[in-house]
Amino acid sequence: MRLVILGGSGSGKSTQAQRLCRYFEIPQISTGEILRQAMSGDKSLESVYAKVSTLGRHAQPYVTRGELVPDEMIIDLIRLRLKKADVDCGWILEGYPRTAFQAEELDFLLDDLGQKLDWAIYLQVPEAVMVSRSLGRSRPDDQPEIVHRRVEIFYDRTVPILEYYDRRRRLLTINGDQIPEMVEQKILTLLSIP
Ligand SMILES: Nc1ncnc2c1ncn2[C@@H]1O[C@H](COP(=O)(O)OP(=O)(O)O)[C@@H](O)[C@H]1O
Repeated sequence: MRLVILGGSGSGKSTQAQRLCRYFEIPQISTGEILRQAMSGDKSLESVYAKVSTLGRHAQPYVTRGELVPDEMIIDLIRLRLKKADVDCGWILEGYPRTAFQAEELDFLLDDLGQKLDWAIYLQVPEAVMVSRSLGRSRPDDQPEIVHRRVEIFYDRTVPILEYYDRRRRLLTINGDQIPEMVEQKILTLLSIP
């Protein structure tokens, strides 16, 4: 199974990605998590990304302000990650793609790898829910102005991707404003897994 999870900040992307990875027994690839690991100098990333400290240093000013890291940086990272053997049988991408350019690049990369995306799952939640859930967490980038900026960027840059996947008949939209168990069940039902 190869899935992309789309949604704004606080939409439940990482919660659902974790649950689905457990269900399908496939790796979760979270760009936000990789960037946070790189920023904290986590050496375990070196098996994928040789220049972890450079990545962390370059990403920091964007992540801390709630801005998107430049496309080239994140595309390189995904290219290296998807070439690792542990993702041969499937993966769940969370937090990527986030721009139309990233979505196109993912398609090119998958063509190169001879892989196909099964579904893009969009977790739809009202803006107020995104904000209140994000503010309820304790990440350093969960300060009110930074959260508002991430939400704004989500509408500007990520929402257009929904149409990209919809046109290709790859989009599943789920009401993310329910308890995690219900959201997961709904996703599995739409994937036709009882
Ligand atoms: N695909 C991406 N493209 C650009 N920047 C990204 C991407 N994924 C993550 N980031 C950076 O990491 C930050 C945190 O992302 P994430 O953990 O997905 O948080 P959230 O879903 O709460 O916005 C983003 O604000 C952005 O700076």
